[in-house]
Amino acid sequence: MLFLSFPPLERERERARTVKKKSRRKKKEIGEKPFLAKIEALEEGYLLTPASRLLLKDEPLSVRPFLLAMLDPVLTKPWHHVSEWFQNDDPTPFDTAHGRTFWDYAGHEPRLNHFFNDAMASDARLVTSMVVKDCKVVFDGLNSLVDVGGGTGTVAKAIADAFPELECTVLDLPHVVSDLQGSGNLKFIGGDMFQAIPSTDAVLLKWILHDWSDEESVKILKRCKEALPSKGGKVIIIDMKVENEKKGDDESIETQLFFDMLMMILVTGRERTEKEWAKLFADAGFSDYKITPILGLRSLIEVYP
Ligand SMILES: C[S@@+](CC[C@H](N)C(=O)[O-])C[C@H]1O[C@@H](n2cnc3c(N)ncnc32)[C@H](O)[C@@H]1O
Repeated sequence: MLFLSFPPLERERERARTVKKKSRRKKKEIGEKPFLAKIEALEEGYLLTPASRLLLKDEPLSVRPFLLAMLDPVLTKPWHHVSEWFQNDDPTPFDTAHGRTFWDYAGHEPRLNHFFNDAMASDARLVTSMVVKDCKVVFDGLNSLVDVGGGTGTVAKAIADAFPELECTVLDLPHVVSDLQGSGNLKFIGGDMFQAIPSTDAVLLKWILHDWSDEESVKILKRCKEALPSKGGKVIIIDMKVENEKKGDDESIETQLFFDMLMMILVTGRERTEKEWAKLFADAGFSDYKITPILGLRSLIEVYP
């Protein structure tokens, strides 16, 4: 039996050797061609889409740290506590899972503090590249800007570099900024935005108000208003504006819903429609606002005293 099965087996091996040889030859040929010709030479293949390139480690605008943060057990655990949270009085499922607020946890656990700040910085790089390039006019006529909750300063640094005449300050919690040194027209101060914001021509709030309830957001906006001159000042908000009607594709709607739930799970915040944003501004005593879409679902909102 063994002897009888040998010839077909040998034929199979020979066939495999030939295929291998051919594929080695083809690979060599393709290897010598320029990139586009390589793609054409391949009958089938896989390429990274522009969106998936953002997950590469070495991509300058990589948002890999953001994805990794979202998948960290500290941030995924609260999703498993939602039913328990529905039946208790904790402010968020994060509190139910970890026994304290997100911000308190970040203040006491350096690992969360670091990976969260890195995640925010990666998003900030992506968004700021658009803001500094396409929204220069937003910073016209300003002498000073305070980036409230500005994290480790990625946004403020890019703005300070792009507008050397503008005095930029990052205000964030002491555990975020205590080790950071400013330079030139950029400085860092530790503080609490619910208490006081230094006087300035403009306050920047990037991904801040969606972290907080309406009541808390109005308090923050009132502190911003106190910091601004009555004429010429403004708050610049970079955040999501949720669409009421189905204008976007299914993925955009899913993303909006995901962020809205994420804010409910981790912090006391939410995503808002234009009507909900307008109500916050009016409740905090502001007179007008202007919304400019900047990147994907993110908008830049200028709010005037
Ligand atoms: C979602 S992150 C946004 C960071 C940054 N603006 C960005 O978009 O990359 C929220 C920031 O608010 C800061 N924060 C939270 N509570 C604060 C408070 N009471 N006063 C000042 N900053 C606060 C956090 O430390 C964190 O850096």
